Amino acid sequence: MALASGVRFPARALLRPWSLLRDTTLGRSEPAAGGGGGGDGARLFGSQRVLVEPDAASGVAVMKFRNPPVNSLSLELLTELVISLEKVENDKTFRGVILTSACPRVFSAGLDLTELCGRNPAHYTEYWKAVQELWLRTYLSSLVLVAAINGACPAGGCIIALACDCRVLADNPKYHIGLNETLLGITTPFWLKDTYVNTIGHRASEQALQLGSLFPPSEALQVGLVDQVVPEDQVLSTALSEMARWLAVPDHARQLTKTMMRKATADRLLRQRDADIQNFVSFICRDSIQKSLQVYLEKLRQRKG
Ligand SMILES: CC/C=C\C/C=C\CCC/C=C/CC(=O)SCCNC(=O)CCNC(=O)[C@H](O)C(C)(C)COP(=O)(O)OP(=O)(O)OC[C@H]1O[C@@H](n2cnc3c(N)ncnc32)[C@H](O)[C@@H]1OP(=O)(O)O
Repeated sequence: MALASGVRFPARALLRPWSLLRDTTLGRSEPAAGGGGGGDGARLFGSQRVLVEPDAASGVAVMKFRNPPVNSLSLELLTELVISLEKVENDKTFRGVILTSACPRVFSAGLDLTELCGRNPAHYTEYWKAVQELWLRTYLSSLVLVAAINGACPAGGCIIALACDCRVLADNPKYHIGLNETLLGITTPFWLKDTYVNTIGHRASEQALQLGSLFPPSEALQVGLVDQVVPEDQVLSTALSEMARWLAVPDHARQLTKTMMRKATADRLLRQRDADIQNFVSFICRDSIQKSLQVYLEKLRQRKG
């Protein structure tokens, strides 16, 4: 599928992009901001793994990840998120999107480790393109994006939140947020490191990235990783209030300012997308990296039992 940033999508999506967007139960979803969820609009924007509750009156759509159990970012979820965002972005009714989770206790567990283990280079190439695409589309979105973080938010989950304009985190000590890649034996690509530095500063990033720190809410607020920490049942309403504050600013001035602030960071990736993919593929294919990831995944699975 041809997207602005030039990414190619999985063969099935290229052949029948909307095949990824079937099976929606959106018509039965709970009302969105302003009560507009559930109508034909919801059907139009949503998909199997991405619930969209559009409210035309406020110009805000609530987009919920629904990839149980932990919203890991599979190729399918990444693809559906990009398509849903593109559709909302192309509909001039909408000026803002709230990103949140439909899965209890987890915003997103980050990249799907089963996509990173035991696959072939062609798969890793396709997968990393999709990761880049989601980041570019969210980071450069002309819409206001607010993350309503209603659960754990490690690694790739944090990356999505960081691409938003504003982050509201539920005050639950189990809901950690941060980039913990080093603990998996992998590194953070430069463009995500840049985003971290832009958000919490160089020294804090240097420490947090090397240590793989996952911050509980109070510390995440202190370091500037999130903008508000609120009781769990107030995350969505606070995100809506934040959205109203951002939407009070004229779009053109806000958008130009956002571009001015973010362009250099995005351009660094855009200039070397292919090289970044090659780096990633050769890195992830190393035996030592595969081993680290498999050990980590196995620990996760055992922890449960
Ligand atoms: C040269 C350099 C070039 C490029 C750079 C190179 C590499 C870059 C790599 C890029 C960056 C990667 C970032 C990532 O996102 S990696 C993913 C990191 N994620 C994590 O560490 C989170 C792991 N998960 C958890 O901590 C917990 O699951 C969580 C707190 C989210 C929820 O806990 P809960 O107790 O509710 O659930 P669990 O019982 O732990 O999990 C349920 C099942 O889900 C499976 N699971 C969990 N996370 C993942 C995941 N990320 N991917 C796949 N599967 C996952 C877990 O194993 C359980 O499965 P079952 O046991 O039920 O089979």
